[in-house]
Amino acid sequence: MSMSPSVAVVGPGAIGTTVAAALHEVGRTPRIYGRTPREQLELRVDDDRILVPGPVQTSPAQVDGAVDLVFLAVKSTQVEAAAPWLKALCDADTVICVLQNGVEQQNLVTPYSHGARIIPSVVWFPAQAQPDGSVWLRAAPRLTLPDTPAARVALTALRGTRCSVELSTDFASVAWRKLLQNAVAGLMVLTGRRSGMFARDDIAALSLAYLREGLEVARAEGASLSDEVPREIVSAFQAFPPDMGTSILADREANRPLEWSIRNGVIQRRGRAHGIPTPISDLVVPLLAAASDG
Ligand SMILES: NC(=O)C1=CN([C@@H]2O[C@H](COP(=O)(O)OP(=O)(O)OC[C@H]3O[C@@H](n4cnc5c(N)ncnc54)[C@H](OP(=O)(O)O)[C@@H]3O)[C@@H](O)[C@H]2O)C=CC1
Ligand SMILES: CC(C)(CO)C(=O)C(=O)O
Repeated sequence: MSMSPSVAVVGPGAIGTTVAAALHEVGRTPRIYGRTPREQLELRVDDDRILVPGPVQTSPAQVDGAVDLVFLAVKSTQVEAAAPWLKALCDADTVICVLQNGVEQQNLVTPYSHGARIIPSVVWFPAQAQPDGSVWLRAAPRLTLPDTPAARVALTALRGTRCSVELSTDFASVAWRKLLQNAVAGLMVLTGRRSGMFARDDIAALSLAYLREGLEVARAEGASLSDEVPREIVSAFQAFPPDMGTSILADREANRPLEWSIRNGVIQRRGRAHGIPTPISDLVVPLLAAASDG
């Protein structure tokens, strides 16, 4: 790999725009590939706006060869449709850093990877696509990656940018902790409400019970997480601004397909595989699936 890796962002939505802007700010403007044509990307951070020059290319035929690093930031429901981008951008020397929620990124992307190495990630920061196409970044961007040689390619690309990167030697535990946060955030879809709803005692109690169910599955999957995690996650939602949403709620509000399978279904699926009863998932998952597919 050259000193300055060639970098592509596929899926310049809320998360993709944030990473593209972080790279652009330090002079490492990535190539940008998406579905909706745009002349530039725009990230709102506090009172600042970062403009990332495009255009966003929308045809894989426009790609002129494999790159060193792809940040794949389409939704998990959009991976198959994004496969032609990976075909055009990847070879055995490419690293694909999957900027998605869930604990199944490796399995989901491998069929389309063309020999590239895949790094899953935990994306910690909230970002919201706005009606005018800009993205509102609502916290400092931060990623956790597994501590592997491939992850160092992404770490190097993002070094010195506003997007901080941590490497974890126990990535499964970190990823499952974030998964539990995402699972409980899914309850916002069922109420149509934002983080303010976690101030209710009944919602806090339901969330704790759901998180304890998920914690048992996470531990069966090898995650090392303390008994305090459910309470910590509920407390975090209670401390968020009451209008803080979640990407799955944004999708529901826009009537788009939901990432219910990778955020909530996975607890039920893996629970069944381990013989762990998941009564709350058994209620939540069909409701989310129906909210997604009608
Ligand atoms: N937003 C957030 O705060 C967080 C999101 N995440 C996770 O990050 C991942 C990305 O989420 P987010 O950024 O919110 O999603 P967005 O929907 O905002 O972004 C997805 C982007 O992918 C584009 N896209 C869709 N299909 C294709 C395709 N076939 N080829 C190329 N581009 C395509 C979309 O285009 P178009 O503009 O046409 O829709 C859009 O620009 C998800 O897994 C989410 O769960 C994790 C943490 C926080
Ligand atoms: C904002 C955050 C971090 C928490 O739910 C998220 O993962 C999402 O919106 O998908």
